[in-house]
Amino acid sequence: MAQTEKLILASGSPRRVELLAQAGIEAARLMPMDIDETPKRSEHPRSLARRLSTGKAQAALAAIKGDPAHAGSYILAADTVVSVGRRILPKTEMVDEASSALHLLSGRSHRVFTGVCLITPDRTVRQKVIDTKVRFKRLSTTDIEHYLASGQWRGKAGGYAIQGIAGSFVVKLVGSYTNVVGLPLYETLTLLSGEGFDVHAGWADA
Ligand SMILES: Cc1cn([C@H]2C[C@H](O)[C@@H](COP(=O)(O)OP(=O)(O)OP(=O)(O)O)O2)c(=O)[nH]c1=O
Repeated sequence: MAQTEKLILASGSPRRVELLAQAGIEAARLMPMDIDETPKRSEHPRSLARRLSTGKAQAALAAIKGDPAHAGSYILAADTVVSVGRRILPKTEMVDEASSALHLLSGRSHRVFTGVCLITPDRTVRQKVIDTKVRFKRLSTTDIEHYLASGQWRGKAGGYAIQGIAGSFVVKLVGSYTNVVGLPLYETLTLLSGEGFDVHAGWADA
């Protein structure tokens, strides 16, 4: 894929790589950043998404500091947070966490916030948080049991992945679908092109 500017994606999420590729953008380098993602006491989900996406981008910037190979690179990072009201749901690693999250999401609306942070070659930091409102059907015990057995909740904010089986739980979605999967494409490409990144350079080869 021909890409004029170099883009570092400060992420280990295969979803984010795939979403960028879907939009015709290939990251020159993937840099998963292991930062502390613990919410602060009574932190708003929007603030958490902002803080963590910026933290991942800043950590990647610190890691490439002084490396001439990355002097002209853009750095992109994101963080997705699911909340019911002000309650932040964890990125589920254990089955009981996923079970509680699904019981909470059943038959009601929740919000998905994705923070996107872009650091430009001149090291300007640009940040946005996008939110999507999602309403789930009422989940039966059988739905939840079988969904837990699928394992599709593992490592996902809020204990589900809309791009899989859980897409069938969605009664209504208001806002960006790709935001829920982990990277809001319209807003990310707008941010990149606004900072001089040629978003069209790889489209012929996408
Ligand atoms: C709600 C939802 C989340 N997710 C994923 C997106 C993110 O990968 C994950 C939320 O965790 P994040 O901490 O945002 O990202 P991550 O740790 O997976 O990756 P990174 O290296 O970029 O920090 O949940 C889905 O894939 N589908 C969904 O429907």
